[in-house]
Amino acid sequence: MRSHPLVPAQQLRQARQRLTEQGLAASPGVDALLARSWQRSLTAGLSPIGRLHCQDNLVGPALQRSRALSHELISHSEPVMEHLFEQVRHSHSMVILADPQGVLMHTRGDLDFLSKAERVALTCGASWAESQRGTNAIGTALAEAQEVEIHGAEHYLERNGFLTCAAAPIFSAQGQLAGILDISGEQRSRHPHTLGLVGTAARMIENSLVMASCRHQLVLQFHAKAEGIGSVAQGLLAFSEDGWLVGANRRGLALLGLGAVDLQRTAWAQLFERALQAWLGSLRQSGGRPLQLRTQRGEVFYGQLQGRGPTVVTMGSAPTARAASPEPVRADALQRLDSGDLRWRAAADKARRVLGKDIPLLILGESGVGKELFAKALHEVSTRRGKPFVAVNCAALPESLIESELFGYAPGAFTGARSQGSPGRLREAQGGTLFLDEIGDMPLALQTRLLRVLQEREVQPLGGGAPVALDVQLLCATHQSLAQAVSEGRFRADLYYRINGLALQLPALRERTDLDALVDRVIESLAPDQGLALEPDLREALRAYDWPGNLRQLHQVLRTAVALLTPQDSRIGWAHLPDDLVAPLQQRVARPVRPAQNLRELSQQAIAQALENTRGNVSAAARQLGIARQTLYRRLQAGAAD
Ligand SMILES: Nc1ncnc2c1ncn2[C@@H]1O[C@H](COP(=O)(O)OP(=O)(O)OP(=O)(O)O)[C@@H](O)[C@H]1O
Repeated sequence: MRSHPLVPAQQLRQARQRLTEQGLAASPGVDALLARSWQRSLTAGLSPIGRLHCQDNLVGPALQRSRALSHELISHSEPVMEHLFEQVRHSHSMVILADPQGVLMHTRGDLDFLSKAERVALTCGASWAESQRGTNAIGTALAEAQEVEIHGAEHYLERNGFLTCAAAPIFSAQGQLAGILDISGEQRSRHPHTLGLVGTAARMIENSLVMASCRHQLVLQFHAKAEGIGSVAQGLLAFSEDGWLVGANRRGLALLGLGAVDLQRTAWAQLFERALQAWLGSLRQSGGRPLQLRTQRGEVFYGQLQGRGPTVVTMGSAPTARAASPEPVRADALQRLDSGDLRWRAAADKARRVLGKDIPLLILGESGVGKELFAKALHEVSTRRGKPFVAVNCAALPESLIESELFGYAPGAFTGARSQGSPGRLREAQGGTLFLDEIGDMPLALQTRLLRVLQEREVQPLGGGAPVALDVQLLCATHQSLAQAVSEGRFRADLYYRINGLALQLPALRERTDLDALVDRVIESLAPDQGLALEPDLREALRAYDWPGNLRQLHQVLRTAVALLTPQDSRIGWAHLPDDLVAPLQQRVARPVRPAQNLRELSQQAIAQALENTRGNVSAAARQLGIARQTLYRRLQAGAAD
């Protein structure tokens, strides 16, 4: 920025003399920027004095064409210029917007000054490029791509010596010069703060342009203080769906030590410690509040997302929908659980499609994969939210009580019963959702009763009383193979088909591809806004581990780790783990793996890993590898023949 101490009048007079008489640009007291600009003006063949020979002003269709090309710039600038004009009104000044060629596109000024300005062609359609009018704030700011103030006789052309002008460049999201904002006035109206005012206004326009042009991208607004977000001093970075930096304002680049050359070639992961997915997940949970972001260089900022809602963005896969409004969209309960695993997401999508269609859902998965949380989320996104969600753990109830617990009983139905009777859990769920967890553990006799209730859609309380019509969404869950239980005679086949309107398999944690995001998300939920990170080798160990207890185990491990942190710790490391987990974790990481020598070996290694992860379950391994089961068999046979 050039807001220089003005060249003392006498030195300036002498310098101008050397300029006009000897054609010399450099003189004592003339700073480098001014000398460069005078030199460019000389080289353009302009004479500082006498008649001006420059191109005609653009008028009519030619001006309209130029204005159309700068339509975005003009429309985002007009409101800011209006505001700026209010600040300088009655100071013999005008506010000017020029396009990247230096042609004036829009002006707003005091009437008394406008007529003088007309005389020197400070009017729409005139070019104020240096090549046309020599040193002037607009042309010189364009040539130097920085804020510039040109006062009085510093103007190259003598005829412009009555002016004082301050100009600032406006850059596009791609780092190109999009235009110049300028305040010009009579020399006597100079104010030392004018350049600062113009610079700030130019950045406001720039931010507005970046936001508009990147509206289909993820736009990160960030600042060292949460309160700085939304201010003119905020950094803006736009990322593509797959995490590449595709646009920015100058402030955003400067805060991260980047330049425009880094656009299109810098990934989120090179800039920030936490993975984009994980950070988006935390943001979703924060309800749009700014969250901490630690850069790879160790600085801490606060960030918030603008543009396409964080709920609909997924790394590496197409967005499921585009938000119609630029405001962040609040995630629903199911989206809040989604941390990027495609199998989990497929189950959630299927469930969403059948909700409200009176189809019972059977949620399958190992213990601790989050079946109950999934069921609760389904209830929350269904039209039955607001009505009861009643969960019954069929394995935890004493067999003698399941019946009364589920179906209720009439007053005095049995010894020890409450005198007023009980409606039973089924009826408590009336209008809402009934979640029967561990349904595979239900005794056979009760299965028969439950089947009757489901078929007849009414409950008959124990000990008599009128049957009551039942209106519930039925969700059942089990970690067992019900098909096997049926074949072994432990589970009624007819009940199995009745509760299995749609089976949804939730993946085990070791099969999930979003462990990093899950870990970050759990940490964020346990210690909100603390920006806690994980030691990289520990993260790797968590990835390699089997997690027999699934999400329940992971959650507990991280909960303990967070509790063990001292106030000085900002990273979770090995020291924060329970002792009995350290050995198995280290064992998994230490296992030597010889790097694959070629594609065939690489593929065999991936297959072996998938089979190990799934404990030899070929169907699950094929799913994990993203290939058909038959293909996996073929590869295994080919591998055996090698
Ligand atoms: N998406 C998740 N994010 C973080 N923690 C989770 C998530 N899902 C589950 N958990 C953790 O795992 C625990 C077990 O979840 P949940 O009870 O839903 O699993 P489940 O599959 O129903 O287990 P079980 O079969 O043993 O009943 C939760 O209490 C929570 O601590």
